[in-house]
Amino acid sequence: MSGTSWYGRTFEIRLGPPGHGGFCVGRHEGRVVFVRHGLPGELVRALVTEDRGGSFCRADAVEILEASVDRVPSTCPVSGPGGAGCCDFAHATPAAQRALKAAVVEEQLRRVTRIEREVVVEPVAGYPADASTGWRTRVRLPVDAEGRAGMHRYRSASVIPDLRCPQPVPRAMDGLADRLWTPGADLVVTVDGDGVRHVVEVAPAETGGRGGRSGRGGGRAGRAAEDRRGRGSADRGSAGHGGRGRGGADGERPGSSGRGAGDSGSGRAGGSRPGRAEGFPAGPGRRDRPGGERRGDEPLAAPFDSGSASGGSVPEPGGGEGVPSRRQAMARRAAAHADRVEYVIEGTGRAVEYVAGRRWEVSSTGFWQAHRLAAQCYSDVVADWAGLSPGARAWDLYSGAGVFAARLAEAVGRTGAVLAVESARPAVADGHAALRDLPWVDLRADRVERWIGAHTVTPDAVVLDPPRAGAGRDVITALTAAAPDRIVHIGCDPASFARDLALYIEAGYRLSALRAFDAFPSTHHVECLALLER
Ligand SMILES: C[S@@+](CC[C@H](N)C(=O)[O-])C[C@H]1O[C@@H](n2cnc3c(N)ncnc32)[C@H](O)[C@@H]1O
Repeated sequence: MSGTSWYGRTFEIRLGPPGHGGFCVGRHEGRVVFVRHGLPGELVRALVTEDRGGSFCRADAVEILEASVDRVPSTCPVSGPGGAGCCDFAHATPAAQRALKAAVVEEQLRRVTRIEREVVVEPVAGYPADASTGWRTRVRLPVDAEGRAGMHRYRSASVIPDLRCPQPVPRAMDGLADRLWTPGADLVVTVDGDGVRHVVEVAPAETGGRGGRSGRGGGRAGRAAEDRRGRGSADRGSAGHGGRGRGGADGERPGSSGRGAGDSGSGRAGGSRPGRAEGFPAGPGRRDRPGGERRGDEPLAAPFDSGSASGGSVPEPGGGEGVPSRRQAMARRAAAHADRVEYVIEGTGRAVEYVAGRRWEVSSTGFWQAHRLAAQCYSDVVADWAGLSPGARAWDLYSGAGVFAARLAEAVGRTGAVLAVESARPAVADGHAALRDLPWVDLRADRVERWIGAHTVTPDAVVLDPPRAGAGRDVITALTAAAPDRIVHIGCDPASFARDLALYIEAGYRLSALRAFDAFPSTHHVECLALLER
């Protein structure tokens, strides 16, 4: 490039195939342009929103000159050019959204593993093929300086105070826009398997730090921080989901949370917390908030994805000053994951969930699959692919509260054994309670990287569902050295999923089955499950 930034320029561009991250790839004057809000084949007028030099820049399709037959009126009034980052594909039919994701998975497999394979992205079992809204049971909403809950602008820390997101299940957002919240806090909203809504306000990072309001000792906070070290980037589905989002909420979100195992967490809010207008000074240091309080645990599985996980923020339209650097963006993400006090505003903060007839009660701010039908869908595939018989041995790595461990345990029976590992202590405690009738499950709080080195007895099957960043070389090297016959690997990021698959193949495993689910409709995120056999 000439050295002159294209930031703010507009030009016509014909869009090519989708790239990983919710955009289509085009070329203009010899440069690659990643264009959001368009579809393959469309001719659009693009506005450059980010240009850091080099061979590519980023743009929004601000005018559609020749529309694709797959285009529909966007189902999301909050995303779109200059808007929020979560509903990347809300302007495409659900079938076209799935085709875009399939193309991205195929391309990642081809490029990273050299596997040529047709991928079909399926609706999550039980979810209508022609729908793309009303599926999300967990959202994490940032609160702006005025106390309004909203969504992160794409690749920005700024908050759009508009809650008309089409992703959440009905009633999830009701009334949240009618009141003010603590500036800088996050709201974690969960609608559980009984239809009960839980609203938890997570204190701003600077006021909710260790030792925060509770006066609880640094020891507890210290434990929470230690537990949290195993956490990957949240993973999934973050509405913000970033991808499983980043919460994508991407900013996707173990820790004892300062609560003892089995602690029901919280105490009720005792009704709604008054808004600021009713005399609650907002801001740092407020410690007299009514309602239950608890320490934070695992970040939400699927926060709204602002795209910030993909590296830094971008200038606001028309601006360019004050753009957070990569380091600032990292610091912001670290703060978001720091030990923060939680206030239960509505519900109990304890979400009841059901999978395959089993009941879990988990922290409403901890990890659970974001799509209302995903846990059941994946656990059915896991149970099928693991191919276990009575007396067999299995591992469930990154187990959360043991959704897959329960299915494996039912297959191996009491003469078998299931070892499960999860770094978030509250999830482990919740798993112990839900699986107490399955004493042949050994669910441990540990980091997989540490645990796996000490377990060398060959299991028959292993399921692993790591955070967005994937399992990585160290874990997969240790896992393949243990030489299980079957490995079921689950990944919510096609790039890290493909990198992990390449490591299995390098270790002598073959990909014998692959399924991909549109577990995050309207977004670019997709969940992939692979069966690897020796
Ligand atoms: C994608 S979730 C899967 C949870 C579970 N399979 C489920 O479906 O509910 C990933 C889980 O890995 C945990 N985790 C993240 N990093 C870890 C690590 N290094 N060791 C163990 N667990 C980890 C997170 O706390 C989270 O519960």
